[in-house]
Amino acid sequence: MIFKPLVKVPCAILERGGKVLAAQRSEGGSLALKWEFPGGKLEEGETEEECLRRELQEELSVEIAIGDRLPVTDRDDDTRTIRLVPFVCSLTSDTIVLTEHEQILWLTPEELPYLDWAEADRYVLRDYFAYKGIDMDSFVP
Ligand SMILES: Nc1nc2c([nH]c(=O)n2[C@H]2C[C@H](O)[C@@H](COP(=O)(O)OP(=O)(O)OP(=O)(O)O)O2)c(=O)[nH]1
Repeated sequence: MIFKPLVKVPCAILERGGKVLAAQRSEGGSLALKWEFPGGKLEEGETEEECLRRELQEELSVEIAIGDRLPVTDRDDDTRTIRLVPFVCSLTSDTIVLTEHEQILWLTPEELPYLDWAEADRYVLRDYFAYKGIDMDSFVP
């Protein structure tokens, strides 16, 4: 078996007024124009929560309250295993300023599956629906 480095990526499922924030990755980089939850790679010496606060400040210029940690999802590419670590979060600051993403949308849970998500996020969505007690199969075609 080939050993691949494990890269932890804390990400935020930001809730506000019954909606959830989805963010579209920019055109240039990896997973271009795919939708994701804001967050990013854990740096040396950081806790998952510290990483999440730093990334949300860098990417959206917001402060957050961090709630429940959902199950992790692993995705292998050629060189590494990406481990998504989702946290249910809320905003504690008002204004969002995008610095990296193409766009963001606030969507109801039912609308979320219709975006073109990064592959691993399909599993994150499923776990989030289970957490909310929403039956995904009742509305996803
Ligand atoms: N933040 C975030 N990253 C995700 C999600 N789903 C998913 O596959 N990823 C991947 C994309 C990136 O490869 C990695 C997060 O790294 P990053 O946010 O620092 O993005 P990046 O473009 O600098 O990363 P890279 O692929 O160029 O190394 O995890 C998600 O929902 N949120």
